[in-house]
Amino acid sequence: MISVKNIQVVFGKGTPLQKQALNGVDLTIEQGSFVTVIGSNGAGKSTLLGVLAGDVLPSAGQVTIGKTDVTRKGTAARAGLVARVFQDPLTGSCGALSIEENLALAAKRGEKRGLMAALGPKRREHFRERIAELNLGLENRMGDRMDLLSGGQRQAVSLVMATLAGSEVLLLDEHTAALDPGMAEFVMNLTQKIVSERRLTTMMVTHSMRQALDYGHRTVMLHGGEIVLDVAGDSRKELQVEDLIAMFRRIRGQTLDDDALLIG
Ligand SMILES: Nc1ncnc2c1ncn2[C@@H]1O[C@H](COP(=O)(O)OP(=O)(O)OP(=O)(O)O)[C@@H](O)[C@H]1O
Repeated sequence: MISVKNIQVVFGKGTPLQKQALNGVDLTIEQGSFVTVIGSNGAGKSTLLGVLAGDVLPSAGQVTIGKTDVTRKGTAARAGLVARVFQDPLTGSCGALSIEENLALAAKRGEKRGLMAALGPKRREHFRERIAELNLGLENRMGDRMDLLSGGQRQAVSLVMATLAGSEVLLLDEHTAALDPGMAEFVMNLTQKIVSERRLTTMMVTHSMRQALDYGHRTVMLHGGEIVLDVAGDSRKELQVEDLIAMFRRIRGQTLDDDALLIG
């Protein structure tokens, strides 16, 4: 379970560039629920993920993960609770380390013990089996450096990494945005499978209205640091991409000049 209460985030306080990125955001996501987050540029989506991951500390409000109040805890202290996959396939894993070493590091997230303890023969076999489930043939390349993989392969391995330390919360920051359509679909189907099998409480930021409605249980729209739409259940099922685009238009008071991007 994730809960944020009355979150305020102000960047550059007291400077001419002061920016209220989040303004009183309240959101509770039940255990195992998958929420998609949309909103125009600068709406506060990444800031909200940052507040949950611990790299943005709010100036007011409360953040709870499971039963733990993590409001004042930084990223390191939350590492065992929260896993994150980023838009850039090069972020979140180490290119100079092998697939296997990256998996070993991910499995140790939130612990202080060394890497060697994570790479015994049993663990190696476990990692190989998990990677074989992807059906990408990467189980035969466990010693290859991560930076030799394609963006899509790397995102797929990053999703496996996200499950290894047993965190119950998964944060996805436009994790398919840099992939070609076929690979994006593959990674989204994998995401769906992992999230439902492991009952992960998931928040996915996306610029794709299609993805926002096709995946997960609930959709939230941010604008100007506030939640302006929160739909689930039957009212979400009835929503079409065109309805979301019309809402965007109304909220922004202007015509979107690139609807194709938002539909894709
Ligand atoms: N570290 C920072 N310092 C100053 N301002 C920031 C910082 N991070 C974000 N902002 C500002 O806060 C606002 C919200 O930014 P945020 O990145 O959360 O938006 P977003 O919805 O993720 O946008 P995008 O879709 O463009 O990624 C923006 O106006 C942004 O310029």
